Amino acid sequence: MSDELLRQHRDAIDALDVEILRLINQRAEHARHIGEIKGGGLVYRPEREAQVLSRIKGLNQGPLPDESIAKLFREIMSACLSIERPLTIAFLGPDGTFSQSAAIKHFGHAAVTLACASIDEAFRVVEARSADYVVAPVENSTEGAVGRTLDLMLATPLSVCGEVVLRIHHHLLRREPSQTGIRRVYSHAQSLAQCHEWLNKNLPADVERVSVSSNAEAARLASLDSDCAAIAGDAAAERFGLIKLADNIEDEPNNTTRFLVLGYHKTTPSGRDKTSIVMSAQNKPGAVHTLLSPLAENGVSMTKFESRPSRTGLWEYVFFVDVEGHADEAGVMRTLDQLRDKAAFVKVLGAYPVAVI
Ligand SMILES: O=C(O)C(=O)C[C@]1(C(=O)O)C=C[C@@H](O)C=C1
Repeated sequence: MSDELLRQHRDAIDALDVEILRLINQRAEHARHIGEIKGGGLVYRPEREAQVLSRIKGLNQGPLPDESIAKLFREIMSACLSIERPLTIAFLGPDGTFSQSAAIKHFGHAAVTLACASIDEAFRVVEARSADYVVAPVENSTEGAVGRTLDLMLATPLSVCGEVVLRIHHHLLRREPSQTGIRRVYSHAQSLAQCHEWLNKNLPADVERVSVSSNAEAARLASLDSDCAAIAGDAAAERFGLIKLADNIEDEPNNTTRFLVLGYHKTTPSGRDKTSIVMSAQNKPGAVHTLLSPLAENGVSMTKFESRPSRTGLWEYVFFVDVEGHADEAGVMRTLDQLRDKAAFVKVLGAYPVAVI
């Protein structure tokens, strides 16, 4: 390419950047006015954000892929929201965990993330109104349900107002640029399990596998000792300045974790929603069938069914069910009314937009 052609394209980009800058600030002005109308209360509107992102993806004609465009608009909305009022999002810390990556994926980089020592503490700070929302892992495609989050959802006054689906990539990380001489590998127990086959094939059998409270903690420990390595993600590698010796070492190629967003907030329908419910059956034959029959009768599709010991009686269970549709829509509303008649206990955990990015 000639210098002249290069210069022409760069001039065109400079001119477009001026226009983009003007338009983004014009958009932010509207958000500021919307913030004034809302009066500083509930500024975050998940249903509106889902609609904005879906619409933009639908309008996109490339060459940038829909995912890249959605990420850019995610950040624009995040910045616009922060001039209405910056949000604080609690997550299972320390900095660099997948929970923090999920919080940033959902709320963008303008949100303030607050690292908590446990999932319990992350719920507690939001319940005490010291943070606006909590982002908590609820299920992993390889390892199944995150029991602690399910247990906390049973009792919390918070409602689910969003979901985040995060592709989980694990890497072997170390201070030194080589795999030789590793004595110990740190990671969260779930991540060690998700990389079990890779570890068997690629590291000597006498390398000790040590489970710690989070992947970011594993990366921190590996950053202190050159004989040790960690299994963790990109954010932790960056946070603790570690070298990636092997990337994407998870055994399951589609390893994905689903997170829920909870706050003192009920959302209105976005047009493409889910409702999460927890219920318990009366302890008699056919009880689960009785619980599920209202779904079939009303043509409501179930996207998840998870049972968990109720902790109140031996061999009694609660059932976590996700259905398509919003709790304020007729079909789901009728289903919930029928369930309230049939189940020993029903709690609507929240209705929220299906993840868009
Ligand atoms: O529409 C609103 O209620 C806004 O505050 C604007 C906006 C946006 O930037 O589009 C920002 C934050 C909300 O969560 C949703 C949308």
